Amino acid sequence: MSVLYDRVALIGLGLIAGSMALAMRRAGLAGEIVGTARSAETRAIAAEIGLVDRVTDTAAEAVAGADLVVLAVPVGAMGAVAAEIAPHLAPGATVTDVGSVKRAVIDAVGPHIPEGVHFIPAHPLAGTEHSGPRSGFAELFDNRWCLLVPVDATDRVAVDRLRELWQKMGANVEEMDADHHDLVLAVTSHVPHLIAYTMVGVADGLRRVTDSEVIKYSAAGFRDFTRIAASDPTMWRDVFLTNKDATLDILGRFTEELFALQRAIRTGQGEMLFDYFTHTRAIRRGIIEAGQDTDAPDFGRVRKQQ
Ligand SMILES: NC(=O)C1=CN([C@@H]2O[C@H](COP(=O)(O)OP(=O)(O)OC[C@H]3O[C@@H](n4cnc5c(N)ncnc54)[C@H](O)[C@@H]3O)[C@@H](O)[C@H]2O)C=CC1
Ligand SMILES: O=C(O)C(=O)Cc1ccc(O)cc1
Repeated sequence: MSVLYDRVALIGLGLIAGSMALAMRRAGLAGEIVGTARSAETRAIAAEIGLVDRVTDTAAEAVAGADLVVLAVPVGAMGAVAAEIAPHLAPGATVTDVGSVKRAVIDAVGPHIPEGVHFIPAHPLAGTEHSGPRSGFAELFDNRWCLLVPVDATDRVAVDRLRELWQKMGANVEEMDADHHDLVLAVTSHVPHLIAYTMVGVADGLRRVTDSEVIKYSAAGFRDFTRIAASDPTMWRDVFLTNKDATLDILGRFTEELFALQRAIRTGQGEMLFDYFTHTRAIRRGIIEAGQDTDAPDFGRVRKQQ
C-alpha cells in the first residue's frame, strides 16, 4: 500500500472511472478519490454505492487541489471538459484521460492545459459492453495493457508516476505514439466493433433476431457479436467520428479482403479458402503460444497440441 496521489479527481463516473476508483482503493494508491459526472442521477448513484470518497456537483470543484485528474468521458466530450476544468487545475497536477482514441483527444484537450500542468494521455485496453456507475469492478485492468501516449517533452517523473499507478492497478504499461496507437486500435478494436454492429444489424434486417431464432440457434461467434454490439452508443459514435482516417483505411483493406473471399466462394476456389483459413489459424495459435491471451478458452489446449 503506497499512496501515489494525495487527491485523484475522476471526471465521468462510468465503467472505466468506477473501475479505476475500485482498483486504486484495492491497492491504497490515492489519499482521497473525488468524482463528478454530468448527470445528477449518476452522481447520486455513485454517492449511494460509495464508489468514490466524495462526489461533487461540478468538475471545477472536483479538480480543486487534485494532483491527478482523470478524464473518463466519451472522446467527443473531452475538449469541453478540459476547457471547463482548466482554470481550476492545481499547478504541478497531472491530467490524464482514458479515451479509446488518442490523436483527437490530444488535439482537443492539449490547448486547454495550463503551463505547469502535465498532460499524459492514456488508454487502458480493457473494458466490457457495460457502462455507467454500477458497471465498474476492481479487477478490470488486471493483466491488461495500458498504453501511455506522452506528448513531446512530457515530464518523465510525472509519466513514471502514472505508469506506476496503472501497474499497481494491475495493468502492463507501454508507451506509444498517438498516430500509431490510433492505427493499431482501428485494427484490433474499432473496426471489429463496427463489424459486430453491422452483423447484428444484418441479422436484425432478416427479422429473426426479434423472434429470437438467431440467438437461439447461434454458435459462439454471433453471440460474441451481440455482446459487442450492446456497447455504449455514445462512446462508439465518438470513437468512429474521431478515429475516422484510420478506421476508413482499415475498412478499405477489410472490404478488399472480403471481396476476395466472396469471389473465392462464388468461383469455388476451395484451395484459396483453405490456405487463407490455415494462415489465420496459425496467427491465432501464435498469439496463444506467445502467452498473449491467457484468458482464451483454448489457451491450454493449443499449447499442448504444439
Ligand atoms: N467501455 C470500454 O470498454 C472502454 C472505454 N474507454 C474509454 O473510456 C471513456 C469512458 O468510457 P466508459 O467509462 O466506458 O463510459 P461510461 O458511459 O460508462 O461513462 C461515461 C461517463 O461520462 C459522463 N459523460 C458522458 N457525456 C458527457 C459529457 N458530454 N460531459 C461530461 N460528462 C459526460 C457520463 O455521465 C458517465 O459518467 C471513453 O472515452 C471510452 O472511449 C477505454 C477503454 C475501454
Ligand atoms: O468489450 C470488449 O470486447 C472490448 O473490446 C472492450 C474495450 C472497448 C474499448 C476500448 O477502447 C478498449 C477495450
